[in-house]
Amino acid sequence: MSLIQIKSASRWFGNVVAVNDVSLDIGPGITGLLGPNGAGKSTLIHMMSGFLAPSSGEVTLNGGVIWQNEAAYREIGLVPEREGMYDYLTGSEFVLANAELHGLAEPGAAARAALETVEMTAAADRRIATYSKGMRQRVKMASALVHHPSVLLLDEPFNGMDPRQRMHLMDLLRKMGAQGRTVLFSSHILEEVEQLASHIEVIVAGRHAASGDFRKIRRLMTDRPHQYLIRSSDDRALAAALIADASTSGIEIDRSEGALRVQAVDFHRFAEQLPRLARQHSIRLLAVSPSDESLESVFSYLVSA
Ligand SMILES: Nc1ncnc2c1ncn2[C@@H]1O[C@H](COP(=O)(O)OP(=O)(O)OP(=O)(O)O)[C@@H](O)[C@H]1O
Repeated sequence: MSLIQIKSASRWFGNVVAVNDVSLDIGPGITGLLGPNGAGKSTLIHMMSGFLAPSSGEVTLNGGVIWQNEAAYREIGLVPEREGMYDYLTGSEFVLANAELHGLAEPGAAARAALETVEMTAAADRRIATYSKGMRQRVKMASALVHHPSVLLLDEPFNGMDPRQRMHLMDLLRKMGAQGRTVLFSSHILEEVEQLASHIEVIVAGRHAASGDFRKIRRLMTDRPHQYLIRSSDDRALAAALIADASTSGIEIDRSEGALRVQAVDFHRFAEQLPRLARQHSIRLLAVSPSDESLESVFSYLVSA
């Protein structure tokens, strides 16, 4: 059973702060690291895998600092996001190289077993240049697993995968989680994380924004204020009716859009009240659209919460 602890870790590149004073514990089972693009997920994963040193704070595995610690590297497998693979090698040569790098006693047998685990035996002797995106991902996975690490870190592993490949990888990760390994994967898609992770850590703009199970994170996201753009047959009358209702916390008349911008605090009540109030005042609703549904706006709400 392995525990990764991130203790007040920061990492900056010149004057860009990629990770800002993050403290987190990652234990056995599957953890999803959720955050928008550029949030600092890769930087955090690179610090956990011993690929990057923190600029301040520390990252430990079972109490020992990971950076420049060979014993820790033997326990950790990293599936990086980038495709910096050697296209001229075959899949099996690529995995074998990693087995040799780890100084395994029987690197050939270990490479074959890892390729078998990811169902790449049949294509193992083809050059990586001929592989599909999903096959490349599986070979990276075999390479990360070849030394039987107790910790597996995957950076955006589902990017570019088709649904079948995605299911296959999810099954594989579930098996590893069930074996008691510490598995962490990053994603910017909530639905992906929700299908797989029992525990979610959210990171936004380099900071740790939320932590908990899927239901808690979902609740944080849906309970936040929602903004809507509403067009109706009588915007002024609708604004007057809505502002008197507890579901609404703010209204602006947007003249350039010819619409109302409404801030709803109670999503369910608002969804019931809006059509009721419109009917009551004989107002026709012409368009109702959420104006801040991007994942980025949800994330930034979480950070400011
Ligand atoms: N080597 C580097 N040099 C300079 N800036 C960097 C470097 N690595 C990361 N950054 C910056 O740090 C911030 C966090 O990047 P990071 O790649 O960790 O985010 P991410 O959440 O993994 O995003 P993505 O999913 O887009 O890769 C970004 O602003 C990025 O531009």
